[in-house]
Amino acid sequence: MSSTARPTVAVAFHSGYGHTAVIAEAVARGAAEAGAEVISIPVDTITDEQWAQLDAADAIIFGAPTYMGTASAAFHTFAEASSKRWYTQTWADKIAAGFTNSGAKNGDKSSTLGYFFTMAAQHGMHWVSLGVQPGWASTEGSEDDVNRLGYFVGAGAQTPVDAGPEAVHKSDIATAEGLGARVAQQTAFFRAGRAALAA
Ligand SMILES: Cc1cc2nc3c(=O)[nH]c(=O)nc-3n(C[C@H](O)[C@H](O)[C@H](O)COP(=O)(O)O)c2cc1C
Repeated sequence: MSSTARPTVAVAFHSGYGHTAVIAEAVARGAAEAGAEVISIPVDTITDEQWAQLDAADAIIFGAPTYMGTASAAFHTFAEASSKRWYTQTWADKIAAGFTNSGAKNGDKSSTLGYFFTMAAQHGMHWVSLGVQPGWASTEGSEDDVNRLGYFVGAGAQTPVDAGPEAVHKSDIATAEGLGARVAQQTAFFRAGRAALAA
């Protein structure tokens, strides 16, 4: 694990057409503003140096678009390559979280978030939920609410399939920033707890 005073949060993501990259940037921004040292790694071009950065991170936040009801194939390639870390449980006891973006309002994003959770559990990681009550869920709610799509497991975003990355919804960006901040905060708690128990 990192020996720096600030927790190190890595955002390991794939984005085929740039939409999920906007969410990844928001997650990274939220974590950085909450005090973490942040590393963003596009997993389809991951290098040996970046694998080492993941190994050294305190937390890894997984992100990918939902393609055909699961994470994109490029993310799955990364996940399969991470089996070398699974074998040695290199990532055990790190913090984990996840986010996804899709074309449909629902689009089976829960499958993708559930897949991230399962992958994290196989690595022996500790999952951090979104921690925000569902927005847009009452007569007074609106699509501008944080967590407008009502996910608990992680951050879910939706962008129309015929729109560019500039159309990523501001609520989804705010939700993603919140996930990054929560992971940074929870990771700091873990680090402080470990330090206190070791003292
Ligand atoms: C191969 C493929 C499969 C897709 N499957 C789904 C899907 O299962 N559910 C959904 O809502 N959107 C689906 N979409 C739409 C994407 O999730 C959506 O366009 C998303 O914004 C793409 O993110 P990206 O630009 O980061 O790749 C699919 C798109 C592609 C290209």
